[in-house]
Amino acid sequence: MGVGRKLGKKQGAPEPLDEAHFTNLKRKAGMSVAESRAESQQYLKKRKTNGKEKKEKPKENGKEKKSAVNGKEKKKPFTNALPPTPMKKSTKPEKVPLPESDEDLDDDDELMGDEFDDLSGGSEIGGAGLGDDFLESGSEVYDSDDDHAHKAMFSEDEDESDAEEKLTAANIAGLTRKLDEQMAEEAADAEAELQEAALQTNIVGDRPHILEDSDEEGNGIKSNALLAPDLQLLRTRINDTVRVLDDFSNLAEEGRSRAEYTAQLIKDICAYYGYSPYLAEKLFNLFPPKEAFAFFEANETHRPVVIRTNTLRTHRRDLAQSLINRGVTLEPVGKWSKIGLQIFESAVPLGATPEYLAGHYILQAASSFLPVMALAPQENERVLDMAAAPGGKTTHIAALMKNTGCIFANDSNKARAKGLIGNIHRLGAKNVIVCNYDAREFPKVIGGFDRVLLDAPCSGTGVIAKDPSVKTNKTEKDFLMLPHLQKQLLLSAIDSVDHASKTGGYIVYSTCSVTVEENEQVVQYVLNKRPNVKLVETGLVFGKEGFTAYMGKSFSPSMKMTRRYYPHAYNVDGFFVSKFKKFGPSPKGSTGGLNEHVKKEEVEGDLGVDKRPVPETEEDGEEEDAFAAFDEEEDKEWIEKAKKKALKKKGINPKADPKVGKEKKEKSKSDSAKVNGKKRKDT
Ligand SMILES: C[S@@+](CC[C@H](N)C(=O)[O-])C[C@H]1O[C@@H](n2cnc3c(N)ncnc32)[C@H](O)[C@@H]1O
Repeated sequence: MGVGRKLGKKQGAPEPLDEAHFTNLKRKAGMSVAESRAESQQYLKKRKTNGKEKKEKPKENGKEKKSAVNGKEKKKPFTNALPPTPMKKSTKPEKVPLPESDEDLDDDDELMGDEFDDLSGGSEIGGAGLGDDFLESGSEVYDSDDDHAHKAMFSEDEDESDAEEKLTAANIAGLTRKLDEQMAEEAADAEAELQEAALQTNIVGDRPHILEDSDEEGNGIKSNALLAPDLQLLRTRINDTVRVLDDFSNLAEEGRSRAEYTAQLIKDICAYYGYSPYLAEKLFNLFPPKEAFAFFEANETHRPVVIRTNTLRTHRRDLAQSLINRGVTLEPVGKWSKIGLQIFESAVPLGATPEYLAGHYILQAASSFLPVMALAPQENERVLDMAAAPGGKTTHIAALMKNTGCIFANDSNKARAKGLIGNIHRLGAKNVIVCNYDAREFPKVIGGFDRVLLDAPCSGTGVIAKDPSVKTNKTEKDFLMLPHLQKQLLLSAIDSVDHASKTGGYIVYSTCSVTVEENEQVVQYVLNKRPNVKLVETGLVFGKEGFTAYMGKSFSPSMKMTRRYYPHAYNVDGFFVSKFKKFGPSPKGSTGGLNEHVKKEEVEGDLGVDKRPVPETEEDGEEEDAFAAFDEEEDKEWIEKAKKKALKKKGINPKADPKVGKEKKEKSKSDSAKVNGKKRKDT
């Protein structure tokens, strides 16, 4: 079974990756050992300042020795956000290999999702290490020294004074004590590493020399090789650069710009972690440098293994007890969920226990609970799960609805839809109709739903730990095509909801991606296109606010109500969750997003904020003018593009085609007339 992942460290000073990772990088780059050495020496030489060489920490058994600052070992209590760690083996039962996940189907669909919600090694979620904004009520970590904590363990779903509960608590007492000790030790290590790095800089009284010098002709800075030769060296340079960017005025070398350091840092990140430059930059830009480092680092380790109790069949406490009896070490996932259990160790394969086969639980990543919690389906409602396979969220919805009402679980991929049916049967969901449409066809297929969940196909940048191929196989094209599809799907989701629903009228849009293109930009797009919806609070107790501004773009202030989840901040998969309330009907004759062609600039995100007033009342919402009508011009543009593509395919330069050129000119004329007209209207 997966054992704990290491996230219980401070940001900015994570431990090095193991040497095998770097050996692979070197092999890929065809670099010889001698070359590696030479470059290593070169950088370390440069790190000498004022003739003094900075001392690297001595190593003990391959692990860095706890560093001493001023001769004293510096211990600092576990502090910021990053959760503690890992479970190392004690006298617990032997590990078994990770089973296949319920949500992990064989998939040739390149559109990722949390179909990757499977298993991984893990440490706790929702524990003391969670961010400050996690829970007001403080730490979730079960403290084995605290009797009260024992009692509280399963208190939310069951009554407390139960002998079984004590048993359960006792089961994990030893384990959690070890966790606490380990957390403290690692926090001290991380702090010491930071202190030492800072100390080195201070001792030498100089700025780290990171960037290459200009050549003799003054041709500017030669870039450092994409692959540095030595893992430790590369990491040291990343650390140094992050520190410089963090305290630029004091630590940057004279005449060097932030852009130069940033470019070097991104190169080093590509070499160290194996990202394409395109994706590394995109992800780097989401965070301040130090946090970006923590994000990349978190993607190198798996998230915890979590199971969701199927409350249609059992209670969490009973399930926990049964699994404990089978040699599973577990604890509740956190106060925010009454049904999640985090697995630390298991003597049995979790995908083959009698409880599993009887549908008492499903293996599901913790962040996958969140969209369904935000959807908050009610008993007897009609709910549409637009992209449902393999059914982790559908079956969760069924459980919350206590098998009442009706769920339409749709997926466009037939093979995956079969897996969905399997999970629905195993978990005993009886209120589900499975269908197999391109969800952009809704609401033509059927509409009038009380709630719709769109857990959209996405690039999977939130689940890189599960699928490292994302690091290199997502290209610019993906970040144009996916948002295009997501926008169409979300329009269909909105148009499929009954705004007059007595109990609902809600849409939840989620992805397991952290990019702005797939999240805020999609949300902003539909806010602009459908003024009959507005964002509302998700009701989730933790998560970072969505961006209201990003790289020169601004989004609606209400974007604050959307939620972002990051592996380094919460030890969960990267996720995005947003919730809309539909308060007016969709435009007459609207057919969802199928015919909605998204303009290039909208896909790329040159959106700005829609300044049009959002109608507050249903009557206002009925005004057809308020809606973006079908735009002939948009269509033209796409047709033009398709023509160009076809010409290119034939080996003809589209620019050489006079017809295309003429059309383009005419279009740009009409575009500028349109823009001028709009400007006049706006002012
Ligand atoms: C993120 S996964 C869904 C995971 C699922 N919600 C769960 O919790 O188990 C995205 C799904 O969207 C499906 N999909 C992709 N394009 C689609 C489309 N146009 N219409 C419907 N489903 C689509 C994929 O087959 C994939 O199963």
